[in-house]
Amino acid sequence: MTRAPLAITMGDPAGIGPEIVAKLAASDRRPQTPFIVIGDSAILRRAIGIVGAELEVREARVADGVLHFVWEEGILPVLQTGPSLPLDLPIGKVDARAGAASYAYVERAIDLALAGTISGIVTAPINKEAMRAAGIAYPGHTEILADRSGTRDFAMMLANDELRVLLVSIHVSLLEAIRQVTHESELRAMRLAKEACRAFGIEHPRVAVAGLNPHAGENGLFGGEDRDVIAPAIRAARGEGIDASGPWPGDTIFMRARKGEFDVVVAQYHDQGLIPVKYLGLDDGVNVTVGLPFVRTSVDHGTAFDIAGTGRADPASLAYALKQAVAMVTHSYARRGNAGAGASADAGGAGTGARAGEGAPEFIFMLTRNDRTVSDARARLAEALEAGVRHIGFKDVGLPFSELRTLVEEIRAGGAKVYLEVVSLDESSEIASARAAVSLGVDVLMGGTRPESVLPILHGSAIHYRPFPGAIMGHPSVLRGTVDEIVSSAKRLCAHDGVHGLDLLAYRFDGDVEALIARVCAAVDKPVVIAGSIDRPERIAAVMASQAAAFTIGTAALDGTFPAAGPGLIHQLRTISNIVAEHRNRKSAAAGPRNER
Ligand SMILES: NC(=O)c1ccc[n+]([C@@H]2O[C@H](COP(=O)([O-])OP(=O)(O)OC[C@H]3O[C@@H](n4cnc5c(N)ncnc54)[C@H](O)[C@@H]3O)[C@@H](O)[C@H]2O)c1
Ligand SMILES: N[C@H](C(=O)O)[C@H](O)COP(=O)(O)O
Repeated sequence: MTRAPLAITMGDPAGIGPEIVAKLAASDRRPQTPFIVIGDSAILRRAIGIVGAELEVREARVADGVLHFVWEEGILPVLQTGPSLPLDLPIGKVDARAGAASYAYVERAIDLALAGTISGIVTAPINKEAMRAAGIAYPGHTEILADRSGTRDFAMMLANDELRVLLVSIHVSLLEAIRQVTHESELRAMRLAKEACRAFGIEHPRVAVAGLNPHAGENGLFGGEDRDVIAPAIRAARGEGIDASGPWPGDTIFMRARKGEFDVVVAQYHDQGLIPVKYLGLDDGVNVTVGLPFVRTSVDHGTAFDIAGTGRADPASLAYALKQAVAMVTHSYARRGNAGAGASADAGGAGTGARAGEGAPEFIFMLTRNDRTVSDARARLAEALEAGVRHIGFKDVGLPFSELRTLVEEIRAGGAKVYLEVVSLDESSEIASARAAVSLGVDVLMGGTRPESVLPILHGSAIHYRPFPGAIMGHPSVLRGTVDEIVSSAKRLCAHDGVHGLDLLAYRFDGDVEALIARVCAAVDKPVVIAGSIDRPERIAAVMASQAAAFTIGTAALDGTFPAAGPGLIHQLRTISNIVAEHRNRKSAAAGPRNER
């Protein structure tokens, strides 16, 4: 299926919108995914001149519900909307003509999105005073989009690499925001927070709700809303299966979320939620409207009249908003159109909850070679997602932490579960890895051998923990000990409540591997992942025939070791998935009909 292009609305013609669009289109941050601009060609040419870009504006047009435009480097496709604006339109000033035009661009984008002519909308900033001067009463994009698409339940969410924050109320006075703290609005916000996280690929998000009053009211001491309204709504949300918690004091909730304790924060009003996000900088921030029938993302900054016309505006937030829109559109297509590949994993990842022996093993692709995360992990990740893999892991060695954070975001944006495997051998490195797992907010922490040191760090997080049984040596790691010793170690580990399963380095064991797998799986009633050196179809077949819950492959797929229909990682991963599917079908045929859950 060919996907419709995205559209960027140009924003207020007197603001920095046209300049950041021009800068982005001319830069190496221009995405591969096609987009058009809904705006004014003359103003965009003026902006191109201001920023000194090498770009030609080329007209786009809609005929019979289809967009016709040229997508080539050096060309900016623009859907002229409304009459051309005069080139002497003042820059950096409130102007009713600019306000009216910016509204018209958004209106047109909504119509095209509802018709399916574009796949989503990315908005450059509008100026609310200019819109008001034009007689338009909406306080912002969010309200226009919701109203004109007939959406009743919607919310504003701001997100960057470290935080996701969804607001209970948006563009209203503080007094009105307090009035809007009701059971219904709280519950709606939590539902939408869960929905938003799912659009980012987090199927079972941990939703934290901020209190309204200082210290979340301190049990009624500083106001009753937290105890009497917000807390009962959280209980109701939990009753609906939302993993909600709070109300947490607003002054520390964001710090905790940033460390990975929560996936999303529900903030009670605009500035409570937006200050922490914007304080981290405007570069990697995106504003998402949740609940709409189409994807909408936006820059997280305004029209910046103080620098408009100087060419100094930074297009980073626009690039990020566009990237997020691409990820969300891709994910929603995967969910709707490719049930197999996009089907969500259980909470906690492959094999979660399955006792050893139930179901058929899942495949986890590791972005690692010889126990190190590969330097081109992000490029390989894109291929893995394209191949339909939805369980993806890496090690905490090989890439700097900041890049691992980006990797985690991209794995999630692709709708996959995130696995971190610890291969460092000493205790302090293992502790550091556990902290990294919490900070990164991975779904599953695999490896390591010291639950007594790791469990206190994971306490309170939703991370599933699967340490290595047996003695682990060297790098790349090998598994040492006798089968009996490894089985005893497996039992000891699984006696801990916080250990959810095991990571068995079976093919790094110098003995009878199949006997080892069988004995360990039989000895514990928690899921066992078979990891390390699965490098040929026979080994996959052996794992598929076992009682294991999942298995990992990294090096062999990256090195093209499996016999595949063509070169490259995508063919490797498809081959592995096909082998898995074939064995799974055989297994379920042999088991006969069973109840679907
Ligand atoms: N998405 C939107 O449409 C959106 C978002 C926020 C604010 N607004 C509107 O924008 C107008 C101005 O708002 P404001 O002054 O509060 O905030 P603003 O974000 O426009 O400006 C705040 C500060 O950040 C700087 N800044 C903003 N974006 C920048 C960029 N890309 N590169 C470099 N510096 C940048 C500005 O120069 C200014 O110093 C208001 O009408 C507001 O309602 C619109
Ligand atoms: N509250 C938003 C912010 O500060 O970033 C801004 O006003 C944009 O809102 P809309 O996306 O609704 O225009």
